[in-house]
Amino acid sequence: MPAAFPSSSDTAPILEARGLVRAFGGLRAVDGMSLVLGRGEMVGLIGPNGAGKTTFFNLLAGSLVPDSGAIMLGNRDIARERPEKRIGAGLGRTFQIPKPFREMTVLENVLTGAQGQSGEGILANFLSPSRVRVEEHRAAERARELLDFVRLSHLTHEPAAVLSGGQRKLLELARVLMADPSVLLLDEPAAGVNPALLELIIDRVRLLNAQGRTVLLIEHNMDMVSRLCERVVVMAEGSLLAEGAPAQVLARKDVAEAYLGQVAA
Ligand SMILES: Nc1ncnc2c1ncn2[C@@H]1O[C@H](COP(=O)(O)OP(=O)(O)OP(=O)(O)O)[C@@H](O)[C@H]1O
Repeated sequence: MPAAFPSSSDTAPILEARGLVRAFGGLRAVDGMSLVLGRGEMVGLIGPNGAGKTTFFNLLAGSLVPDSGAIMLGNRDIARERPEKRIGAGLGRTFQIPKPFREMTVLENVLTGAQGQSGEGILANFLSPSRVRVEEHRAAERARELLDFVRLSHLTHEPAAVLSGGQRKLLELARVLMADPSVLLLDEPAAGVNPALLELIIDRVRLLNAQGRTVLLIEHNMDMVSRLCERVVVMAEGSLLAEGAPAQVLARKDVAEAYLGQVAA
C-alpha cells in the first residue's frame, strides 16, 4: 500500500526513541515507547490523559532519565546527557504551562534562551570584554527578531507578568528559538489559548517547519493536529498504540477505545 504520509523511512531520521521505559514506583508511565522522526517532519503526538506523552517529552528533552532504552539524535545516543547539552545539540522543548520570569521583561526572558555565550564565564568577560559585548549585541538583535516573529515586539520592555496565557506560549517559543533548534518538541501549544492567538501559533509553527525544523507536537486539539501534521502517533498506557495519517488513525476503533477508557476511568 503506498504511504499517504511521509513515513520515517522517506527521510533520514533525525530523532529516534528506542524502547524507552520510565517508571514511577510501580507505574510504568512510559513503557517501551519507540518513535522515529524524519528530518523536516511535523508529527502529532496524541493520546488520552495520562498516556505518558509529557513523560516521553521529559525523557527526550532530558528532564528525566529513562530506566532503559536509547534516544538517538542523529548518530548520538543522548539518553543520559544533560538537558543543556541536548539543547546545544539542537533539541528545543516548550512546556505545557510556560513559567516565564514574571519580573523580568519580555526581552530579558527571551535572552535566557541564548546558548553558550562567552560572557557566562567570568574569566572570558575579563580577558575578552569586546567579544562578550559583540555576542551580547548579537543575542539582543536575535531576541528582537524573534519577538517580531511571534508578534510580541510591542511588549518588548514590559514585565512578562502582563502577558496572557497565549502570549506566554509565544514568548516561550521565542525563548526556545534563541538556541536555533533543529528539532522542536512542543507540549500542548494550543492549550488555553484564545482563537485569534491560536491561529497565529498554528501559522508560526507551520513556518518553523517550512524553515526545515522537525516538529513533534503534543496536542489535544485535533483540528490543529490535522491541519499541521501529515502523521500522528498515538500513545496509550505508555507505549505506541497507532500511527498514520490523522483521519485514518482517528477512525481506528482501538484509538477510540483508548480515549473512551479515559472517560470511563
Ligand atoms: N513525577 C511523577 N511521579 C509520579 N507519577 C507521575 C509523574 N509524572 C507523571 N506521572 C504519572 O505518569 C502517567 C503519565 O503521565 P503524563 O503526564 O506523562 O501523561 P500525559 O499523556 O502527558 O497526560 P496529559 O495529556 O494529561 O498531559 C500518569 O499516570 C501520571 O500520573
